[in-house]
Amino acid sequence: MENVIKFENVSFGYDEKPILEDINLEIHKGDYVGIIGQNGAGKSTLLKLMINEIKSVKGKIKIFGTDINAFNSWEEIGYVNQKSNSFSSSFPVTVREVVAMNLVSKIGLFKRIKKNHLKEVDEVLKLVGAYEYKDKLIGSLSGGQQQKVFIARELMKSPKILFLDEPTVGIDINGQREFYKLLKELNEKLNLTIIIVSHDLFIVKEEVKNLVLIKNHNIKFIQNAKSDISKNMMLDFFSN
Ligand SMILES: Nc1ncnc2c1ncn2[C@@H]1O[C@H](COP(=O)(O)OP(=O)(O)OP(=O)(O)O)[C@@H](O)[C@H]1O
Repeated sequence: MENVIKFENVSFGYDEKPILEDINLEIHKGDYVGIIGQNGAGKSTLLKLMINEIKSVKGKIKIFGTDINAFNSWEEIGYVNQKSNSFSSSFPVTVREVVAMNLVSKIGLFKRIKKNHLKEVDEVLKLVGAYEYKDKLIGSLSGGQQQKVFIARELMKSPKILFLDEPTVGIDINGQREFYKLLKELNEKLNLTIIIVSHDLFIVKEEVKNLVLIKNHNIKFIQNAKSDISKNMMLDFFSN
């Protein structure tokens, strides 16, 4: 199985404060991983290490077998965070235009957008179930609809991994359900590797395939989220 991300004895702290200590972790192609932990446990920190936004103080991180500091195909990595859906309702950009922004990474900054490129935008909008509002202003959509559009924008890159950091914050329960349904389809149909940070263990464990639990600067990898997480593990997880 192709190794997508590998952590070897990785430690990280902000200033003197340790956050993650001696982490070992392997994520493979087609995995759908939920990163779970209480507030301040280090979920976003773990994700930021994976996208090289911060650098480990000890250990080694590899992405597709390459040292993360030498990796140079970041245009093939998708990333959606909770702040993606904060456009004001008058922001003068349509859904189609938001998704077309990532055509630039495909065709270059100074090349003309052709008809077949726009067809690709529409295909991706159909895939995420956002085609019906393609001509609406992005800020006029609900949070859940906007997040689908941001996923569509990332899919224009044909990403090899999709990272999401708390993407459903502020989205109502129906919007969340639809959003997770989309992620599941992308994982199953495209075999897309998905890594999602959430503080909501109860929702996420029903949706993902694998879990990374963070507690006391350490992680526990659970291969099969639905069957391998016991009641005791949950109680332990929520105790201090
Ligand atoms: N840039 C920073 N400088 C210093 N400390 C930081 C920085 N970013 C995060 N921290 C601290 O590191 C710890 C882990 O933060 P992180 O954001 O990774 O946690 P989290 O599990 O994602 O939390 P939450 O669920 O609250 O978003 C927290 O105590 C946080 O205050």
